[in-house]
Amino acid sequence: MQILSGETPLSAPAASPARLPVSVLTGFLGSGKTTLLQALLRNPGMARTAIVINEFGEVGLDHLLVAKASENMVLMDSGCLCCTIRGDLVDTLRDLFLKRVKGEIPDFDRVVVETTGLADPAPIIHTLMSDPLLAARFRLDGVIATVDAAHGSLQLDRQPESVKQAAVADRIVLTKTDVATPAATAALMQRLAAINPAAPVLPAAHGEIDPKRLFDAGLYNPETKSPDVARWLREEAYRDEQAKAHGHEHHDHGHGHHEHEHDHGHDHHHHDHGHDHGHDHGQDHGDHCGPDCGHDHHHHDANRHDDHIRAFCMVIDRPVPWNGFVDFMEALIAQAGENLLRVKGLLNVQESELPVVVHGVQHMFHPPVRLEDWPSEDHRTKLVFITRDVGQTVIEPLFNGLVWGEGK
Ligand SMILES: Nc1nc2c(ncn2[C@@H]2O[C@H](COP(=O)(O)OP(=O)(O)OP(=O)(O)O)[C@@H](O)[C@H]2O)c(=O)[nH]1
Repeated sequence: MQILSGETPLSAPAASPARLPVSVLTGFLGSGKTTLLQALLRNPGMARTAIVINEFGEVGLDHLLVAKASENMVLMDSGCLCCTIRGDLVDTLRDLFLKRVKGEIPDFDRVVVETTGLADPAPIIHTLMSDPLLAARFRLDGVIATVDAAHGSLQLDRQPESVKQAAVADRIVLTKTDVATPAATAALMQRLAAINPAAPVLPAAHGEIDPKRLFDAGLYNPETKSPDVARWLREEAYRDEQAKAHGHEHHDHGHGHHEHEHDHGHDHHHHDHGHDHGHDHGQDHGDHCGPDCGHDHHHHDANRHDDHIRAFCMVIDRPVPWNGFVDFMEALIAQAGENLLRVKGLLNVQESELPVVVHGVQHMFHPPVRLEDWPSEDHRTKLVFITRDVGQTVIEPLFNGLVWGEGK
């Protein structure tokens, strides 16, 4: 099937931080992408950054440009390169790389690709993950999503793209915090944390933010030049959000029970503990309910697109057979590929003493990477999921069936 099957963890190449990092900047129409870019480019640390912008975005950056380096490439006063996506992102990036090698354009060591506000960022992410020539020269560093603090809530309610942009992001920049009320900003931050627990939500009025907080969002820590799994996976953030959501549901249903909530936050994600609580929890409503189901979903507005988002973490105690895991991922992709917004995992596989990292967006997975060492004493497998309408009650039995042969 997809990239996963061709590779075994034992033959997987070691990840290399040497390729040029590419960040995808996404965010709803008018949410402040251009403003953020402009502010970032004023930062001397950003001088060696190539910017790939869509044709609609060109106007917004015009006043920064001092010269046109070629028909569709422009040199900016910060020393940055700018070119428009005309047609193919792959061609644009290859072209940039070749011109850089030939010395036809200033050297750069980072690329930011700005998407159009209405765009689904997933195809761009897939292009960066899967094109073999691009993959040799570039690596996806991360996805940055801008969300308008003043209008973001309404956009999340109404626009499925804006929910998806936030769900696939590694960093969320909350823009226009200068004009939003503190209460609205706080409520939106909470909502974003539920959609995407691991992504830091970073307030930035007028795009003012330290670039360091946005870039180097991948597995590799540029300072230590080694993988930083804890920072990348942040599975504890999913557990905290799950515990909160469960807390809300218990409260809503009138049986808030501290001991029980405590259990939820910890043990119940382990494989061996099963998942046989007799009542329904908020995160699983989507498996049974439509948007108009009439249930008291924990956000009270049944039409909100983000009520379809499920973010959760699975922790598995025993080493996992690699083939079983691939079977599970294949089945999950076949069943729910489009709705798997983000999957990340640190795996303890039976075939290897060393951990394997997996990372996917919808049906597309990066080649699995075998790390040189465990990041901590904790050698359990951890998988985090952000999905649309595919709850843990769907994924866990599928995992148990295909990995452990349960229920056969
Ligand atoms: N007050 C305030 N206005 C902002 C902020 N960020 C952006 N804006 C304004 O919001 C409008 C849209 O900002 P842009 O940066 O053009 O947004 P964009 O996401 O690039 O827009 P598109 O490319 O059209 O999708 C502009 O008028 C900006 O000046 C902010 O933090 N505070």
